[in-house]
Amino acid sequence: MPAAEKFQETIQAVRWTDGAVEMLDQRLLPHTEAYLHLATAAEVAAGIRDMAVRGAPAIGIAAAYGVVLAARARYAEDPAGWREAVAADLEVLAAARPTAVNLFWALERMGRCLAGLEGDPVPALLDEARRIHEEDIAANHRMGELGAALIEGPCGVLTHCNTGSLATGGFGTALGVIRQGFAEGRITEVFADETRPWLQGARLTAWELVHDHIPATLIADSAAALVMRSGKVGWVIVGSDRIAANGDVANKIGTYQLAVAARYHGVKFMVVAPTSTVDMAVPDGAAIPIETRAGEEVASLGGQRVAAPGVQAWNPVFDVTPAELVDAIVTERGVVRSPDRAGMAAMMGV
Ligand SMILES: CSC[C@H]1O[C@H](OP(=O)(O)O)[C@H](O)[C@@H]1O
Repeated sequence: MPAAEKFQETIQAVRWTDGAVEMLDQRLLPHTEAYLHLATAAEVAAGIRDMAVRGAPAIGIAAAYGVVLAARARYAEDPAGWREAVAADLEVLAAARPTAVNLFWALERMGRCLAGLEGDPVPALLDEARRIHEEDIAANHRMGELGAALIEGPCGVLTHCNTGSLATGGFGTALGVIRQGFAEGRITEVFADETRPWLQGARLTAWELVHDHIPATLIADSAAALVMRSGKVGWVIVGSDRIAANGDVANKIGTYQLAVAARYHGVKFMVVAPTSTVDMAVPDGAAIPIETRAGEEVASLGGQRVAAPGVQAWNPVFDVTPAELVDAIVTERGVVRSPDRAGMAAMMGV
């Protein structure tokens, strides 16, 4: 397929355009492609909170551009005292969502950049935000190579949620491995979980796979174990929002049960995430903050309430998969097989 037709060459989750942040509103996909044009850090924070943009690396990249917007506004207001005001804007961005550590990683990196700046901070901060964006894309291609090499294949794979260009700077983490594995003939077909309640799989992953002409079958989340039992998949390949120091993995709700079923059925389990998703300050998965969103997201479908009136709904949107159920963690720095604390520390160089 000519490069220009590839998904990541035509669609970006978030980008800096003409002095503003353009954020593809993923709540409307795949049937409507509309970009939000955001001029303030508060608007970027709202876009993250309300999941116009989602996906751990994409959230971090959006926040980085949000810091540029904040610094530009605050420096214009007060060229002498802008730093204090920007610190408050960074707090607003940090409060947008709690689980994806990429958000906090990006804010800390942008904070280190602005600390040493004199005069107008915007050019240097914009360069740093663009580096974060470009480094993420490069990391995804490297992880694609490393992860695909683990798949002897040819085989089918199963994936959960969306980990493609829409969740990152471009190409994707787990979906990047799938793109690379398909290109190398190691992967023959993809089973994509719909990923209730927000339907990242049905709406976003399916859209990316169909666009790139990768054979994809959409399944209900509850059909995943049956697919594994059928022998049609050799690997489950997922992303992550935060990986603890011992290799425990926080990811979209439903990932944990996929790992249990995979182990039971002898299907290998791969987690693909850049090192900006690894949080060595968190000792294990129990310490990872898990976001719980409004129960109405579970009780509704397509914006219409389908659940019985009066019933309560519980909506944790992430869960933690213990490291012992993970066969490999793939980052841009390398692969940790059967991850544990020692393996994670060695890969992270700490
Ligand atoms: C490439 S990380 C994508 C990661 O983010 C998703 O969560 P959400 O859509 O709520 O931001 C999911 O956990 C994916 O694995």
